[in-house]
Amino acid sequence: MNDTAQQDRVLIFDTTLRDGEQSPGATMTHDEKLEIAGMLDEMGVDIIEAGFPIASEGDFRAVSEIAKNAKNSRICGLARANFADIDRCWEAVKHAEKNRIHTFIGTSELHRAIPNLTMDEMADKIHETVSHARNLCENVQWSPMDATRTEWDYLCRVIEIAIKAGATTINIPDTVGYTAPVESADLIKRLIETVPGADEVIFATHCHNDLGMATANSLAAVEGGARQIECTINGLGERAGNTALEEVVMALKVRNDIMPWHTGIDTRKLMQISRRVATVSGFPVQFNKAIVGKNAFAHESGIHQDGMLKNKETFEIMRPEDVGLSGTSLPLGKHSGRAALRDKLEHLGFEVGDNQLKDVFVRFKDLADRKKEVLDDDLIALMRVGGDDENDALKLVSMKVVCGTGGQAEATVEMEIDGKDISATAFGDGPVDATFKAIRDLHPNQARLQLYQVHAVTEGMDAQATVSVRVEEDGMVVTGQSADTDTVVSSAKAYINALNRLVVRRAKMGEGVDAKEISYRDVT
Ligand SMILES: CC(=O)SCCNC(=O)CCNC(=O)[C@H](O)C(C)(C)COP(=O)(O)OP(=O)(O)OC[C@H]1O[C@@H](n2cnc3c(N)ncnc32)[C@H](O)[C@@H]1OP(=O)(O)O
Ligand SMILES: CC(C)C(=O)C(=O)O
Ligand SMILES: [Mg+2]
Repeated sequence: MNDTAQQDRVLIFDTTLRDGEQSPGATMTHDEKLEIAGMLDEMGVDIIEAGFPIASEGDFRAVSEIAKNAKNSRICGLARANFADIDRCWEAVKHAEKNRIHTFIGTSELHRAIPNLTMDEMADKIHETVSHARNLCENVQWSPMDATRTEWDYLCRVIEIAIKAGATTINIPDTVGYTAPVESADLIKRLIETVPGADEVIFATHCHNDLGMATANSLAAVEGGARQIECTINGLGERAGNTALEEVVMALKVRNDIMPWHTGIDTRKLMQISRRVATVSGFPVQFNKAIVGKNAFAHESGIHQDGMLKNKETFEIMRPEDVGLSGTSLPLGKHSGRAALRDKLEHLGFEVGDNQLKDVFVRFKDLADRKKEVLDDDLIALMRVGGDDENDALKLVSMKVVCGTGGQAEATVEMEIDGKDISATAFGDGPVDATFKAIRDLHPNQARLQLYQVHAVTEGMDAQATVSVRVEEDGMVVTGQSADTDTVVSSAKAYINALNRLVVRRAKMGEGVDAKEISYRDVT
């Protein structure tokens, strides 16, 4: 056997730069390929399929350069079953200390029809091309493309020819993602048992994900005796993609109890390379993608968050640190509960008692109903701004605003003032002006607006707006604040908040307290 004689070691053959790049639209630049190859090498990938050297001048240059830069990985190039492809491939990979020529031909009936070769003609071609490759390079991989749809007898025959011609790795591609786990394991097992010379080579598995079974099929192939998995970062590749490297590697690590094989991958580098490949290929990783998706280690629902805070193993089977994340994330949203809210507030530096938590939780749920995710800044705003006080003299009950390009804005505001519900409609230069006028109609006052400021707490269309309103009346200056996903509602609440503070100040002065001595705390 080449590369490794250890029966419990599975080689990782990464083809992100060849099969991965074949995804329509995933083309990477020369420098990006070099960078990804460097990361794969550093992560412990055993073999990097760096490209298809005859495909273009650019591919040839990239494979050659990657071969020159390689430190630990074996560098491989792809070649069709002809001398020109194989020669070109060798010219590129020969610079690497450890190199490989990977040559292939489609062996199923459907694929034999493409070059229009009979079974015998194809067998001869395989013999002469693998022999040619082996004369150039001591490490040769041969693939019967569409192996999983190739007639059993013919598959055994051509594999035997390739081994006799000098192939050191026999790769069994499930080119169109057709096989299923039981079949995948059985195919490799029977080939190893049947084909003469099979015990002298490494069998590899190369699965596509057309039916979403690539990872399962690859692991089953290992169960059957394969000792090389061909895969790509993020599962990039033709059509529905290839087997995802991060999935097979982590599956072997986490379930080593039932799959007793290991790889040489430093799993802590998985997240970093996944993000880089997503960026350079332009293929974003789906949020719920296993291992490297944004939500793979995130829990929003209250019951899960409570469980995670009590014991991480309740809802996580691997440590986020093992794939290169700093930790679990407990994003707050409409499904979250008090345990996670308290934990988050404590992390943000807010000590909250049970009563305060109860109050904040009500306002948090109200905000979460309107906002996809409640971010740290939203919570800070929620804590700083405070909620309605039961004792407030003025309360906003509801409001409706009509505004646009055709004339003045119209606001109808309903308020509870000293226990009574009253409403008023007013017009103004824009929705905020109309709203403030309606509030003034309901609660006549001489307060002069000194400052009106809007600040978006977070990014996005559903971001909260924090509004500050400073008013002055008879030398008393107070500031009201509010936060809401609706800027005009936030403005109304901030204005009413300021007016409530004035009411409190006036009342305190009536009790003989000097207005200047009333602290901020007294009026919140
Ligand atoms: C399952 C896989 O992933 S296979 C790899 C697929 N990857 C790629 O095709 C990407 C790189 N490919 C290319 O850049 C081009 O296809 C090239 C440069 C290789 C060839 O380009 P062209 O000469 O214009 O041929 P074209 O792509 O139109 O057709 C493919 C030719 O290769 C032949 N061919 C296909 N596979 C093989 C093979 N394994 N061995 C020998 N010949 C093959 C076809 O029969 C066809 O030959 P023909 O032109 O005599 O009919
Ligand atoms: C070239 C071969 C190995 C391939 O990518 C496939 O069959 O899917
Ligand atoms: Mg493929």
